[in-house]
Amino acid sequence: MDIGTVNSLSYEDFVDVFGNIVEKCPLVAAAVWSQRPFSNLAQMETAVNDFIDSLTVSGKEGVLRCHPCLAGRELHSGSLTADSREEQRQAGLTSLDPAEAEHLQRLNVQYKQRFGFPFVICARLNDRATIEHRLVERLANEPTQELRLAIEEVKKICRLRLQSLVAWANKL
Ligand SMILES: NC(=O)N[C@H]1NC(=O)NC1=O
Repeated sequence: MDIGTVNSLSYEDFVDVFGNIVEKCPLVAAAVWSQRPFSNLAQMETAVNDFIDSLTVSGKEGVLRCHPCLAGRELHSGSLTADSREEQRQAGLTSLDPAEAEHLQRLNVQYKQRFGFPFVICARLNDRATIEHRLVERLANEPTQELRLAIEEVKKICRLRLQSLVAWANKL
């Protein structure tokens, strides 16, 4: 899919295609649709990032809360989005042994209690060891710093999802 095709999508098709570039937040795609035409994909990504940056603190926390916990309840109940499932699979989180899964779950609970939103990290740029390491490290952050870091991870996830979507559509 080239940028001309992206620019020509109706609002409905645009949100159908790009509605999950930020996990369970189709509002992001809905908000940037009216900023077309984009000169290239990077400009679309900038529009998305600017929109996320423009959110209030509670808006950003809301975006984070739309993410499932890594290796959490949704993974086990099969209710993850296809994007999230594939990302967690690539990071090795779908094949944890019970002790690893329990350890990660304990850390996730601690993190959520401390910050009020789930731990978010770009799974495709990490593996199970770095995810656990970063989770322990980030637990020590101040809330303001942690919100900023977590939102940067949302942007990394978004960038890779956008790239995958466009690469996928190019093969059609
Ligand atoms: N909690 C969390 O980080 N979830 C996300 N990370 C990722 O790469 N995909 C997700 O769903």
